[in-house]
Amino acid sequence: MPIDADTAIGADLGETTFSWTSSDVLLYHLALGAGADPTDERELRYAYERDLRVLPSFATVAPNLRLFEPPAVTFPGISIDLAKVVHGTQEVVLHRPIPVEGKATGRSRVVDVLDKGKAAVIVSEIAVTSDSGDPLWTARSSIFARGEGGFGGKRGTSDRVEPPAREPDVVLDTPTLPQQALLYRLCGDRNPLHADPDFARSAGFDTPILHGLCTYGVVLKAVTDALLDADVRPIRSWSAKFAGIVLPGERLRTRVWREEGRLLVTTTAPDRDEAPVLSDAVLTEA
Ligand SMILES: CCCCCCC[C@@H](O)CC(=O)SCCNC(=O)CCNC(=O)[C@H](O)C(C)(C)COP(=O)(O)OP(=O)(O)OC[C@H]1O[C@@H](n2cnc3c(N)ncnc32)[C@H](O)[C@@H]1OP(=O)(O)O
Repeated sequence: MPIDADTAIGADLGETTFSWTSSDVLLYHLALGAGADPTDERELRYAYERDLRVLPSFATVAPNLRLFEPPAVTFPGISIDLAKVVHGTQEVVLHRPIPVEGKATGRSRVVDVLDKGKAAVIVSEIAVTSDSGDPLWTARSSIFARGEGGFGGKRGTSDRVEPPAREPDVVLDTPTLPQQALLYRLCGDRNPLHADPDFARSAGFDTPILHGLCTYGVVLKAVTDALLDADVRPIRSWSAKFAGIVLPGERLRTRVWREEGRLLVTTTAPDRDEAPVLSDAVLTEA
């Protein structure tokens, strides 16, 4: 079905109410590789309930924790085969720190639908408030639907965040586990692209690839640990573009440039000729 952008853009996707416990937060952090050194007090802030702190990227899984089916790419005016879709970009803006347990309501809408010729980019947003009515976070995502462009929509602008020309202030190498995607899917993203070799091949990949949002969390944690002394509390927002795939088990190399009030970040796969993984990534502090 061709995309009907007039119907899709601005469509109200309704409200969902969801809740989470400290167990969900612990599982999420473990699925990002937290706790690899259980003797490190700083790791225990992610992996043990005493002094538990919630990584802001938990916002991306909290509404979906109890989903057990693959996601459907259907919005008003849009219906796309899941095998054609990859995650394009992600932004989370926190309005206050995420509590270790809670109940919240998210209201979602389609923000924009862009026609890139060879692909469509669908941008959606969820605004989340606590059950006492306080704004908790706003998360904006885009998905890149290969072969779905050409529907006559606008192309949109490309606002790039280029890192400075100087050498990065910090370079971080972070491992991922071969079973990382199999763990991460338990946080509510059961897309078979990340687990099923046949589905991955049908989507044009040699093997299952890692969830973009897993990389998003792994890199946020690595940057938080190295530059914010493993303290999530100052983080106000984290945004990134998924510039290339990650294979579960491969190393990630993250370069960080400090700027006033923000960190600029890029991530590559050093064992695949520094293939880009994340670009345009920015962490801002409150
Ligand atoms: C409702 C629920 C739905 C389910 C959601 C899915 C949930 C998850 O399970 C799915 C996943 O996690 S998939 C894994 C994570 N994502 C990825 O691995 C994608 C990695 N990126 C790529 O492969 C390429 O960059 C690629 C393929 C994205 C683009 O590469 P190219 O085709 O070479 O594109 P390029 O020629 O560079 O650019 C064309 C135009 O598109 C814009 N663009 C590029 N990358 C983008 C991206 N990542 N996000 C958004 N837009 C992007 C470019 O800016 C360009 O537009 P313009 O010419 O106007 O500047």
